[in-house]
Amino acid sequence: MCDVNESASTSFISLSSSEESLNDENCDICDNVEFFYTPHFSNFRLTFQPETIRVYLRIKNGYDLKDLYEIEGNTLVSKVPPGSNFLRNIKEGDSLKKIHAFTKIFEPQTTQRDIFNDVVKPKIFDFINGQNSTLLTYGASGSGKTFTVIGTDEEPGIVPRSLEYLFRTLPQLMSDPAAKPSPAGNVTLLSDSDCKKEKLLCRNLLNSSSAVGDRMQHVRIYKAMQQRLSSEPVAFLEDCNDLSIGVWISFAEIYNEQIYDLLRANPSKKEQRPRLRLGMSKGQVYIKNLTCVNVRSGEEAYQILQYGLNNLNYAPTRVNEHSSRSHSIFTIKLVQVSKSDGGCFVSSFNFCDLAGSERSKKTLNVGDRLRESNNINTSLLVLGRCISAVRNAQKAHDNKLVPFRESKLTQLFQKALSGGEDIAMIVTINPSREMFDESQHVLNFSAVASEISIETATKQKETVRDVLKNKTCTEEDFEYTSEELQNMILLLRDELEIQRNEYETNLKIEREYLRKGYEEIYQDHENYVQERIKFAEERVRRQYEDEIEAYKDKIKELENRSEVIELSSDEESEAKETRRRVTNLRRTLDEGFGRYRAAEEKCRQLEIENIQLKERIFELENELEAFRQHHASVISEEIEGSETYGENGVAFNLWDD
Ligand SMILES: Nc1ncnc2c1ncn2[C@@H]1O[C@H](COP(=O)(O)OP(=O)(O)OP(=O)(O)O)[C@@H](O)[C@H]1O
Repeated sequence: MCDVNESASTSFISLSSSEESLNDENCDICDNVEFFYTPHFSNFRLTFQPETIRVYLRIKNGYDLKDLYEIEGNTLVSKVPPGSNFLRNIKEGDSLKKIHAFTKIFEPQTTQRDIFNDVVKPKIFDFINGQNSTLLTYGASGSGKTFTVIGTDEEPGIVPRSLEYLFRTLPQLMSDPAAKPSPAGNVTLLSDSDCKKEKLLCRNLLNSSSAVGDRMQHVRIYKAMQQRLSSEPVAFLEDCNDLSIGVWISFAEIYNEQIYDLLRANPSKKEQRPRLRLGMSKGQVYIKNLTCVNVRSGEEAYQILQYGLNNLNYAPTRVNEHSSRSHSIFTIKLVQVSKSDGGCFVSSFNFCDLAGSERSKKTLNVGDRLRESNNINTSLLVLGRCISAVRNAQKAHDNKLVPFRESKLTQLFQKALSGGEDIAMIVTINPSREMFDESQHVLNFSAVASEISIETATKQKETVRDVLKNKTCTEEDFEYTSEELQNMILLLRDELEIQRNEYETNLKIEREYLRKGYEEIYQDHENYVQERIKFAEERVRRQYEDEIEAYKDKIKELENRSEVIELSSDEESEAKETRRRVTNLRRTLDEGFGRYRAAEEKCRQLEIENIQLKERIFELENELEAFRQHHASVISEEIEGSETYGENGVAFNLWDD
């Protein structure tokens, strides 16, 4: 059944005989020798393999597991610790253990090589056989998603390993590709001048990659990896002289719900990065106008990957100093054209490194980071809702609406997420106590995902003649069915709606940010003023403290002195006597003063009485005068009336003496 390449086998066996290197990850030699036979490309199968989404768990290295987790085969048992939010949902009598099953659990010590061999390698054969595959990494921020997908220089992740594996497996590639895949999933045959353009595009990117980083360093790193992987067994493809195979790569990111091309040079600071839109063709959603570069070696592909990574949005947060702020999608496309019968097909392999879910309380994000964080969490929430809706719909055998359109990510992977295409997930957790609650969310998500059934079918080949017919058509010129057009309208509407929502959300976030900013400024100012007051109080206090102290000393001194005085009895009796005399004098003075006051009062009263009496006298004098005058006039009238009023007849006056 197995057709084995003799020379490869010999060289491998001789290498694997080195005992020393058997357990050495750097040497990447396995004692379990496997050789794979890939069926001839022309024997395309059309088989349906119903199964559920494969969900792998990778536990981050460097933490002690045993207090919180136990691994029993492919099952993870989590022991809910005191203080966990999950305790709230656990009723009395319920177990404090949570159990999650996986396709496979990769323990902390698992190497990058193990992950690649177990998860990716089998998919690469299906990929070569024409199957589309998507691999998602899902987990909280800092749990090891990017480490798994990209890895480090010393420990390359699944993408660099896949590139190397693919180029080692594929036969000698033609220097000029025969056809180019379009983002919509079709192919366009390439003329000589088209080929030149494609080569130029690749060369430009390679040259630009030297401008943004040390190109030679990337080459060195890749060559070192190549060296380490050179003893790894690869599949042998038989009898493929008839085929023209081309490898194409693209790299996109979804940042703040906008799609960007990572293989396009970033514009100057003033200009905005062009945003890409989603399109739909034959029920498949794709990114319009996404750059697709033809690469002829793993080394070239790796340099272009690095170019894209350089354009990716990273930022430090409290939980990860190099945190991906976007979902990134690295795609390898394989275009196979049969020279004899014109048969051709395209298969694609998406490696999607999702941005990490994060709680702003933990990350302490503000401003841009908070906005990114909200967008990341929203799209992951939509992903979770879609997955759960698909699972429920599959269980109930109904066609309930799944909210794929609520985020770019779910729109793009709609087909795979609804079970129409091969998809697998690597969920990553950080097993520390601090991240327990986040890890439980991730594990619950993976439990739902693992229940989704997928039906994969390898494609039937198209014929080059069909392609040739469409040779002059551009992607935009396709004749769309009315259903496709309606879907496109829906997509555009959704995009508009999403943008509107995003705008409103951003506005809200900005407002909230500004409000918080002002509050902070106000609080800062308030604190500043309070501090100034305290400072001033302190200064005054200090200033008077000396004076107060001086007074205290004075008082003490006086007290001491009074004590001294008390000690002298003569002086004391003299003082007493003086005090007594003073008291008496004061009393006498007070009495005298009282008497003086009383006398003064009496005087004042007498003065008043005197004035009143004077007035009375004056009145009486007036009355007397009046009476006198009246009386005088009466007498004179009487004298005048009788000559003789006296006996002797002599007139007299009463008032005369
Ligand atoms: N299994 C592991 N072994 C050793 N180091 C690891 C492992 N997983 C992650 N790391 C290290 O932990 C740090 C954070 O990992 P990584 O950047 O992959 O997290 P992430 O999940 O992609 O986070 P984010 O969502 O914020 O981008 C990195 O320095 C990485 O090298």
